[in-house]
Amino acid sequence: MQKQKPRGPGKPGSRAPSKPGGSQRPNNKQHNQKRAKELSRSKLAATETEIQELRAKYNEIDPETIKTFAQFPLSQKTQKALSEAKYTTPTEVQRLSIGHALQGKDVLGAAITGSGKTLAFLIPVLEHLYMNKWSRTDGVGAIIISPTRELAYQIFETLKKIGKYHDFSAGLIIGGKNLKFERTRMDQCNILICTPGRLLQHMDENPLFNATTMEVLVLDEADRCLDMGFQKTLNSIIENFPPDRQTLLFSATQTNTVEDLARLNLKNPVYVGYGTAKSVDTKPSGSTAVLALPELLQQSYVVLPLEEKITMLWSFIKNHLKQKIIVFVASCKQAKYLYEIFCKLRPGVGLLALYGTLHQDRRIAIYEDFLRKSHVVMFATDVASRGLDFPSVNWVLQLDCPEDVPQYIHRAGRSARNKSRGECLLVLTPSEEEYMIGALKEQLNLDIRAVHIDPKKLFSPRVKIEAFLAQFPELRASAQRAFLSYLKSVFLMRNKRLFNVLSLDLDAYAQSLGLAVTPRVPFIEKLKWRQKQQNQPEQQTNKTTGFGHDNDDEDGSGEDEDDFIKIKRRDHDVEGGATELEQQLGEESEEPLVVPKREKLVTKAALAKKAIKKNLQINSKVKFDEDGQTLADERNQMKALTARQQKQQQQQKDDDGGINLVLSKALLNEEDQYDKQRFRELVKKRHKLQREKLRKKAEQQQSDDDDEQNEDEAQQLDMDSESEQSVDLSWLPDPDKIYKKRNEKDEDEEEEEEKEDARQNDEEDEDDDDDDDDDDEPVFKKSRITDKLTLMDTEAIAANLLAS
Ligand SMILES: Nc1ncnc2c1ncn2[C@@H]1O[C@H](COP(=O)(O)OP(=O)(O)OP(=O)(O)O)[C@@H](O)[C@H]1O
Repeated sequence: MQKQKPRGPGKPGSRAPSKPGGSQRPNNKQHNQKRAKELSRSKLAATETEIQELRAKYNEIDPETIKTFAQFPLSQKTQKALSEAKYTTPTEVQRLSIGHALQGKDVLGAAITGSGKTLAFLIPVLEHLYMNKWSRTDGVGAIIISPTRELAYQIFETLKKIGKYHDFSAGLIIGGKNLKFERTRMDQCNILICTPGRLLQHMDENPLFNATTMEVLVLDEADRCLDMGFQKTLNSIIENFPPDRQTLLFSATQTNTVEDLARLNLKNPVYVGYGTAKSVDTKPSGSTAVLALPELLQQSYVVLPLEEKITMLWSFIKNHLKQKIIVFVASCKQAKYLYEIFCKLRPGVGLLALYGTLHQDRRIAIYEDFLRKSHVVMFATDVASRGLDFPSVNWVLQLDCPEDVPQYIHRAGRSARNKSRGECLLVLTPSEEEYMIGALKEQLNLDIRAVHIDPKKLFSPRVKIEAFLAQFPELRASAQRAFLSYLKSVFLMRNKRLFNVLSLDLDAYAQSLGLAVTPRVPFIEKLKWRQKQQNQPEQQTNKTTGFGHDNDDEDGSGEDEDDFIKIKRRDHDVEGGATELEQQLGEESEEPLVVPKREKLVTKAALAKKAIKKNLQINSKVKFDEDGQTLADERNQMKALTARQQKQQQQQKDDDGGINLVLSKALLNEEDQYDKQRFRELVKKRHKLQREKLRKKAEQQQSDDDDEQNEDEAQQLDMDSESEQSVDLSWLPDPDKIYKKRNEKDEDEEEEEEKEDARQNDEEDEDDDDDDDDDDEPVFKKSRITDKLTLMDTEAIAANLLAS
């Protein structure tokens, strides 16, 4: 940075003396603002000149002479991003279409899968907004519609890459995301990439969303967006768009039927990919684009009975462990089950599953996982069949037959993209072979190679699968769902010449999935019954179900096996269109489908329930006495009594509306009384215990004191004469007192006697305390007599007494 020279005060442009945190800031700010204004003015001027120059070149664009993107009159921002992303040479579809699109024409682009159609519409979108000086505040300028969420996400990622130097804001509006968040941001977006259902939801519910500013509309996979599944939704969306707009339609299997073009209000569209670019005047409406597949894609097919499919798939995966494979199946539940069971079987390669009923975040995570990995097998439904650009997919295995040739093309096109090599194997059942191979040969002019599998090279995982199913009930349930879901998908196929549900061996198919018992398939039972009733040749083409395939609607609505007749892609018809359509077609159908009443099975349990309901006495036993008189059965009587009581109680309850308040109150009172009484007793008991403790403590103290005293006495007693120790005469009455002849005794002796008396009295008192009911004569005394007096002593005493 350069240092500035100090200038004198007062001079224009002079600065105030530099004070830390002083008045320098406002001047700086003003200066910066001024600079920014100048810059933006000069930028605008440059942009303006660039725009003028570019616009002038638009009419000179000649697709035949263009070899690089740099030769296109594109803004510098776009050019820079393209070269950074290593896009230097345009592909054929880009070379042919970008010029027309830049000139503001409507374009119908058809080109083989993986030929770069995404850039063919994204570049014109960016350029249109740039040339019209679109800013953030101008609202939505372009809307790109994709039939699947993953494809919308992929387009968004590409847009981020090539539009990174532009100042436009872009939004990804797909189902399964936060609606509120989208709602608040949508009006600030200049480019919206969305799925039809979600876009219509915002149009209906979001007051902030305004599509009237929109100038460019793009339909990627246009034929899919315009087909029956999205018909109503798309019609409603188009109503909200301004009629004066540019429309770009791209697909590998393009539509250009008169109705579709009329619906979209196309003005002199340019056809790209139908040979040379032609205007609508030279291209008759109603014809279809040239259907083609990449040259580097090797295609083959194999014919197998339905029940052999899993064995074949297992063997195929085991033989291609170092490859990137997509396995297409007809329904979400099949994809789920295959993923679950193959995970258990552990083939030795990474496994993934992508289908519509998964949570959106999970779907995106799986999509990205598959993008990254080089050796992986992904089980997928047709959510992955259109537009997704997975690099270096070695194999596409179409395990279930596609609905038609366009679907075959889109599935196969996930491999051999952008001039890389790839292989596709189509698995057909014997009943599907003739029609499908015929259609492929006819429409694609394709000589598809038949492959014969050596049965010796097949490894059957059936025993293991059965073992897993026996061990894991949830896996068994998943297998059952997969079984029903496949049959339903076949049943709902529009092309009844290709798909015949009645020709399938259900038991064998169930066993191949590991199921020991074949699940019941109500709709096939009904179909068979109907056929039997009508006594007609096999006819399952009832018009109510003529909506074709796609068991796995793109936006992932679940399926219910018990639904007999259900319009697929119901979720695309936001305003209950499917139901209307259903009704309409229901009316058209020649004969309503009468469902037979099945004979109800009468089980023992049902009979018993019936008997109990009617209050019949079941299993009653009658006893007779010796005279033949009936005896009352006590057990039954007891039962009857209890039942009566219960009934009465129930009745009483019912009368009171479930609760007898008076009875409940009385019961509660009683409970309360009991609780109180119990509490009082507990308190008393505690007090008594406390008293006892105190008393014992006091006694203990007392006895300790007594012991001490006794010890003293004992010591004194030890000093007494031997005669006194041998015979204790203390119990005898004092002779002096009795005979009033008190002999002179030693003072020591008297004292001793007195002490002894006192001690004995104490002991008597103590004993009295212990047991009030004792005799007057203390027990202690008695024992002492018996212990210490011999027979001789007693005799002597008696003699003395008598003598006295
Ligand atoms: N000009 C280009 N130069 C190099 N690579 C390109 C060019 N244009 C596109 N690609 C690459 O080719 C691949 C396929 O492109 P894209 O997905 O747009 O094909 P697509 O025609 O839309 O396929 P699909 O029909 O399956 O939708 C992408 O990986 C893309 O990056």
